[in-house]
Amino acid sequence: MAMLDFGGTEEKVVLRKEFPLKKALETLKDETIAVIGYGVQGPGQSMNLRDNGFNVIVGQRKGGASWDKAVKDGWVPGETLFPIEEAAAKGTIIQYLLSDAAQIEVWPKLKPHLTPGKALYFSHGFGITYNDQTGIHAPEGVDVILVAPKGSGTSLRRMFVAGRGLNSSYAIAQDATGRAYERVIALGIGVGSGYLFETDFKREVYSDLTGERGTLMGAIQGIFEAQYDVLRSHGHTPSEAFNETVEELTQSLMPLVAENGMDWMYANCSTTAQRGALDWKDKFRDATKPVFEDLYNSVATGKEAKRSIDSNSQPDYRVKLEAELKELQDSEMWRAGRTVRSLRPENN
Ligand SMILES: NC(=O)c1ccc[n+]([C@@H]2O[C@H](COP(=O)([O-])OP(=O)(O)OC[C@H]3O[C@@H](n4cnc5c(N)ncnc54)[C@H](O)[C@@H]3O)[C@@H](O)[C@H]2O)c1
Ligand SMILES: CC(C)(O)[C@@H](O)C(=O)O
Ligand SMILES: [Mg+2]
Ligand SMILES: [Mg+2]
Repeated sequence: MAMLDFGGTEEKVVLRKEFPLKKALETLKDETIAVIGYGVQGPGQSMNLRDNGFNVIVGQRKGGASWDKAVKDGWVPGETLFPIEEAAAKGTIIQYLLSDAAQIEVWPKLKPHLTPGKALYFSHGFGITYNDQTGIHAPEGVDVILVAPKGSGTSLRRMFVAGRGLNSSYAIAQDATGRAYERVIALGIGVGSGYLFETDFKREVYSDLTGERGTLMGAIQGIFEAQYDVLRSHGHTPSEAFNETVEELTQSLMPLVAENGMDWMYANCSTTAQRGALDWKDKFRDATKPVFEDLYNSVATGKEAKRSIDSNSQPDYRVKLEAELKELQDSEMWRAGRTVRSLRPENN
């Protein structure tokens, strides 16, 4: 564990070189890791663990698209791929990677398999933090741990394959065996994390729900829409509006931010752009900060959790979700985006 300076605040983090893969493998050599759920995180985490040499099995509802995907990814029915309860019975570490709503539904069937000495692992603080709504109360004899990759399971896998790593947070809610720390860090390394930073279940879910509703997904689409619509309403073409709103950001400027920070990206733009961006950033901050405060409050009071649980438990949830996503897909901005992407030289 290292204490590092993050912009003036000292934080406890775990680096790969402090807890190398060899140590992680040694720590978990007698464990069977049962990854329950093969949606987005399930494939990323289970395949990274498998490729890293851990003893992994997958538990997934039989007969659906996710089961078929698992078979395609090399999991063998009856050997390394089982129905959920069978995998949970075999696992000494149970990685609960069903969707947050499905975790509630399946919990009564999973709980009997959480016998003393096992570990219950989450990638989200949701189920435990909002247990007044989820009903997820872990039995006393099990470790309750969390590794939350800070990104999509798709990126977790892609970055692992490319020899990179996605940063993750880790937390321990219950240390029944005295081994919770070594177990959680070994798993964090095993799933392909970059560095690991400490959190607790509540802070993880509050920050995660805020981030995805905010700058990572919700706010970014909202700002894209606002700027695109203003440009279009003033007579700019879709090509111009899309390039000036999205394409330039993802293809030119964000890679510079990723590489060396916002200051460096600013330094590589014109003095005209620098002046304008420095003048306008405070206006955008002040306009959006009350919205972020509202959002955080909605997360902290459990309103967002309730909305997510309620909407996910509607029988027509999938149909409605697909209709909303289709609306996004069919919007002029993202239709224009498809044409723009097809014109990238590497796609020709
Ligand atoms: N999606 C991500 O990349 C991501 C990133 C970080 C953390 N997380 C967290 O990881 C966990 C898993 O999320 P996900 O996005 O991979 O889940 P998901 O929505 O992709 O679903 C995972 C699995 O749940 C199964 N499932 C759904 N309803 C079910 C039911 N009623 N009974 C049995 N199985 C059912 C599906 O078949 C699927 O295989 C969640 O806690 C989530 O918050 C996800
Ligand atoms: C990938 C995200 C947005 O970070 C994750 O939190 C999720 O819920 O899918
Ligand atoms: Mg999330
Ligand atoms: Mg997240």
